[in-house]
Amino acid sequence: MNPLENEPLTPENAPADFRAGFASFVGRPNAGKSTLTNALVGTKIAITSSKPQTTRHTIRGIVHRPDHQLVLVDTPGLHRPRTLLGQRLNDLVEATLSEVDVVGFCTPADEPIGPGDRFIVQQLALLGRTPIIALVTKTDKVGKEKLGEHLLSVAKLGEELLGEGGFKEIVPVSAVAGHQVESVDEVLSRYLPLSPPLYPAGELTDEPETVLVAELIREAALEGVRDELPHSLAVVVEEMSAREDRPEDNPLTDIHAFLYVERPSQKAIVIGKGGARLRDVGSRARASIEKILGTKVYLDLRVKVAKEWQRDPKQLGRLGF
Ligand SMILES: Nc1nc2c(ncn2[C@@H]2O[C@H](COP(=O)(O)OP(=O)(O)OP(=O)(O)O)[C@@H](O)[C@H]2O)c(=O)[nH]1
Repeated sequence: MNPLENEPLTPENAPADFRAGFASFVGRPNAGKSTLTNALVGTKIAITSSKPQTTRHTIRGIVHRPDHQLVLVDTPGLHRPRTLLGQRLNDLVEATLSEVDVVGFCTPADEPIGPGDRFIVQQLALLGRTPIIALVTKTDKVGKEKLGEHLLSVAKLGEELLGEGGFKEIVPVSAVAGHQVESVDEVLSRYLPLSPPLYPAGELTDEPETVLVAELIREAALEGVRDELPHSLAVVVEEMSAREDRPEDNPLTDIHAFLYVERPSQKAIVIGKGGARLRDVGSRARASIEKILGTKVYLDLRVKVAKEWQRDPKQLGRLGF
């Protein structure tokens, strides 16, 4: 119990049995990692989309509880490296995973265990002592019987590939229906070390605001685009500043951002007929950015073609990968 019920927790007043540490969700694209992160954190921080592989940056959401603090590192989907970009994503995943206290392996209840899942669990087996919890996501999409079968095959997969009894625990959860979200938090927090809180109360993410803003623009730009744009679209916020001469109680943030695509044909898709689509992307992105920043926003979006940027190290560096 926190003796100072109404005071914010600090390293000084945190109870001696307080736990704090890092957890990471891995799983194939669309497994529901971002949605679960959002459900746990309670605010839209990680980026969700119905298209695979939208999570490019390592975005942390922080779950604050009276007896623990769970810092979530949202990694991009582990997958077989195909391009340089893929290799870099995997390096990023590995670097992230070696630093966390517990890993949540997400596998959706409505899809059979596939080669992608096996590949990921094989990689996780290399992590050594890091405890791995299986999270069976999207349970609202299946009936009891199918869920039972899925839980069994997940248990088998763990025993086969992880050894020593397999997954430490298996937790079914639906982030959308709000079932068992608290159990996920409770189970993960058991594996955190005794430690005072690592971040001040109320802090949700330590990503710079420009990264969050770029992710929100990227999410808006991908929405409803059917082809393979996810791998071909990068967003860079060139400038973000408070407009001068604004009344103190009504500030405005100016944001100038570039959307990079690989081909002129993709540029046309992003912009749309007569610029209609880009305007729509702009207004949706602006609405979500205003929510996060808490100010009015002027958003200027430009689309540029950066050929084959996925394979070019110089371009990748410039785009922040
Ligand atoms: N019905 C249902 N749908 C879900 C649930 N969780 C996620 N989804 C949906 O599944 C899709 C993928 O979810 P994300 O959270 O973006 O998946 P992700 O694993 O972060 O995906 P990547 O960023 O591509 O790795 C989205 O359309 C979500 O709305 C759930 O509990 N129930």
